[in-house]
Amino acid sequence: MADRKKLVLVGNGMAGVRAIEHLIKLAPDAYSITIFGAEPHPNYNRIMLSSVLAGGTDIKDIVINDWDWYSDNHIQLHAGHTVTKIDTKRKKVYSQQGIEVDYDVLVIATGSNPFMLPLPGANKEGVIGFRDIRDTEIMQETSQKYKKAAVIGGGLLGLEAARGLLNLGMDVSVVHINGILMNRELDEPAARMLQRELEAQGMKFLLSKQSAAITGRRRAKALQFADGSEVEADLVVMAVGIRPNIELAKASGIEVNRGIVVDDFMRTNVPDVYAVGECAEHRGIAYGLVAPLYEQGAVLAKLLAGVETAGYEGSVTSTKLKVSGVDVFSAGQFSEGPGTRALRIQDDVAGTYKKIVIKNGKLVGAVLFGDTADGAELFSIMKKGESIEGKEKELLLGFSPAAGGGGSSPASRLEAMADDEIVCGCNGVSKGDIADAVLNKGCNTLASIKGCTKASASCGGCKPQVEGLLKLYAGDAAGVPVKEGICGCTEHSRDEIVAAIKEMRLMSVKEVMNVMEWKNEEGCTKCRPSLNYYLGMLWPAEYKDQKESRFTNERYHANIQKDGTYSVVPRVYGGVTTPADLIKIATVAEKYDVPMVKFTGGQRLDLLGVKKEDLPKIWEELDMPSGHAYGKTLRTVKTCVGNTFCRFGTQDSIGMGIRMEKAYERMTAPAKVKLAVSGCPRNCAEATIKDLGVVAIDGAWELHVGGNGGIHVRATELLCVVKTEDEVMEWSSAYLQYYRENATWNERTAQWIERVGLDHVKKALEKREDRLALVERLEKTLSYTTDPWKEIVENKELRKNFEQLSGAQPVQG
Ligand SMILES: Cc1cc2nc3c(=O)[nH]c(=O)nc-3n(C[C@H](O)[C@H](O)[C@H](O)COP(=O)(O)OP(=O)(O)OC[C@H]3O[C@@H](n4cnc5c(N)ncnc54)[C@H](O)[C@@H]3O)c2cc1C
Ligand SMILES: NC(=O)c1ccc[n+]([C@@H]2O[C@H](COP(=O)([O-])OP(=O)(O)OC[C@H]3O[C@@H](n4cnc5c(N)ncnc54)[C@H](O)[C@@H]3O)[C@@H](O)[C@H]2O)c1
Ligand code: SF4
Ligand code: FES
Repeated sequence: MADRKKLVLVGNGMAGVRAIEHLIKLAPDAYSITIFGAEPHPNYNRIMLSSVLAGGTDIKDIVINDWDWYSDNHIQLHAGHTVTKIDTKRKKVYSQQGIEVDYDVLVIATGSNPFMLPLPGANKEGVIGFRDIRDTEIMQETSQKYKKAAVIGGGLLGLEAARGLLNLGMDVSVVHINGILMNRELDEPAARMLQRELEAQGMKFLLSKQSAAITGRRRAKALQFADGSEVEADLVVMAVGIRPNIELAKASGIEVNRGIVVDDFMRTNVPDVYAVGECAEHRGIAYGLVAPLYEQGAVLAKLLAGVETAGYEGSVTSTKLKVSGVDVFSAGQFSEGPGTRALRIQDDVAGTYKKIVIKNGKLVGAVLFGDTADGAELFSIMKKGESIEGKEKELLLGFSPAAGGGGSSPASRLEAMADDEIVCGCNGVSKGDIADAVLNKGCNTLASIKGCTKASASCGGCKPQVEGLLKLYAGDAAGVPVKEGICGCTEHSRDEIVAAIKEMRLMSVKEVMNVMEWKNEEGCTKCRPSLNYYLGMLWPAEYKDQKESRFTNERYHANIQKDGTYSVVPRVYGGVTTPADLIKIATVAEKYDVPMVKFTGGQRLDLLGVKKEDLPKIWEELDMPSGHAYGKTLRTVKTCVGNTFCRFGTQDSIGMGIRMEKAYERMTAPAKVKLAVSGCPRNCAEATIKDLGVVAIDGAWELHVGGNGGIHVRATELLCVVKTEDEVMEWSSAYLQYYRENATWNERTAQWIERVGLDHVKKALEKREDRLALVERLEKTLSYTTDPWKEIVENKELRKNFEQLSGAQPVQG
């Protein structure tokens, strides 16, 4: 190590560490490396903070290089250390915590800071930017206590923040200074379509508004505007752009302008000092997206490794908004200017819009709304700068034959692409990397390529191209079928796994992984619980449930709350309770100081804030069955009053609902299952947004399936109309068992029916003998189930184990 040069990196973020990754590959023995990072985390994917906030991803899943990576590569990491001074003469850096390190080569990659509008009141509690893990946590925490949020800035970051806050249950107003959203990426028609779509999702907009002050005592209470109006806001998120973080460089005498000024090889004006990432300004531009920063990092790594390289010449950029349910893409020069021509196509019925901008016979910009499948292809054509003369209309109509277009075939385009061309800008993955994953590392599914290279793991914009390359290398030509594995640990699909478990009578998670040659021996949080479910579904009598493969809530038989306490929800069949049960609940709540007792949307009582150690005692004293308010099981059967009391009622909805709840109360399923029974078509139990909804009509019952009332609301579809309660049970059991046997783990009935189609389900259930066989299998399964609370309460060993389990590392869910 002694003859290695000393390299110090300031900034443990996306651009700097990416350059180091390259450097280590090119010249593993050339440098002894020290990294300073002001954040107390290993290097993580900042892009994915939007997904973390929206609830789709866990913080631990966005780590790019974990702690081990640093030690494995002999990198000295000072996480949580801010560098405060650089002495470029003595070649030393100094950290706030008093560490002093010599360098031969210094790389500055300090990123940007969010621009905080200097409004009166901007220093109040509840006013933040959206840049790092801490900001994300603050938003998550705030949403538990407060309900009103204002996001200033209707750009990419503001809209992604607003979507996340909506998912967290906040009432969100986006305040934008411009008259149209994403004015830096979209033209007016696309921006208006975007606004309509987001309004339908529940976002509110205050456009052309100039923020003037934040009011409130200690904490923000409202945001006031220059026109005198205001909006209530307990949380104000500023997303009005970023400023390169140049203070350290400036104070050290390094030349700065908007960013740290660098040449085509990322050299600053001071010898042996380089800058990459958002803090760097190259040919007058400081970029704010990862793709160009990764390109800069690649050039710097080659230079430092002594590998010949062309200089960095600047980048054309593209963006894709990461808000689920909305597809927006923008690239290059999206608005018309001198010497440009634009072609547009707008379909208000389908809700799609596409515009391409042409200059000197070349594609220079594009905006897509509603269908962004062509984005990656258009961007590739744009970057190559090839002539599109004579092909403009085809490009506008799209690449898919279904769209009526032709363009030049994407397959031949992919084939012609150079190996080092970047396909996934977010993760810096080239065509060559994907070829290597498919041809040499055995990846032949999108999931395994994602697992191996990270391509398509962030914004997803490159997915069509990654799929195209997968087909090119592993598809028809190679004779290997292209299929989707259930996760990055395996190439096997759900159906293959279920078939193998059946045929080979596999009986444990480990056995399945072993026989089916899992790439990752331990599996992951996706495959372990799904295998556990498939095994339990196929072998209800023989399979012993693997508690450690279940999510936290299912292991503790209670829902974990944000403060680490639990919630206890006893079963209340059909929402009908008794004075005796209410007394038991009240007594237990008082005895154990339960901070809150709340009615749930599923017509039962939730004891919130219960300490983990009190759980078995509370279950014992309640002496009521578990309501399974956690886990992938039957949750509730909501009922209306029905004909027992209601003058409109045509049937006994309460009786029907209780019968169903008693029958299915311990049924596990691929995902949670909610039922409802209404006594007449007025449908007070909201049966038509349930997984299975039963609605009484004159002399008969309608069975509705595949509904959902959550984030993606979906109305049910009518499965059948039957006359008797017994027939309701027969069809319901058959339908639920068919779903249990055929859906993918974690797939709600709504998604499942959308995927397979109602006709498929109807056909599977149309013959009585098939229905009865399904009913028999469900009944057999249910006959092996027991009440989990009772089991723990009555079994000393389990009770003890349960206590021990408390200390174990849970699978996050
Ligand atoms: C929520 C969100 C979503 C985004 N989504 C996208 C997207 O979809 N697509 C896209 O292309 N881009 C996206 N971006 C932008 C992208 O994350 C950035 O362009 C990228 O992270 C910049 O990388 P960087 O290394 O230059 O800076 P950073 O990743 O910010 O890293 C800089 C690091 O340096 C540290 N640091 C600063 N000063 C010091 C010091 N003096 N001493 C020690 N350490 C220091 C900082 O703490 C930071 O950890 C998003 C950004 C955010 C916040
Ligand atoms: N999906 C993605 O690619 C993605 C997602 C998030 C962030 N990012 C990047 O992160 C960086 C920060 O994002 P950003 O959205 O904050 O920056 P931005 O500069 O892209 O957008 C800021 C927006 O705020 C508006 N604005 C400016 N001053 C305002 C004011 N006083 N009141 C209301 N609105 C005002 C601007 O008109 C602009 O539309 C950017 O570089 C962005 O590209 C990218
Ligand atoms: S759904 Fe019909 S029967 Fe049930 S409460 Fe409403 S009106 Fe009465
Ligand atoms: S380009 Fe964003 S994930 Fe690939």
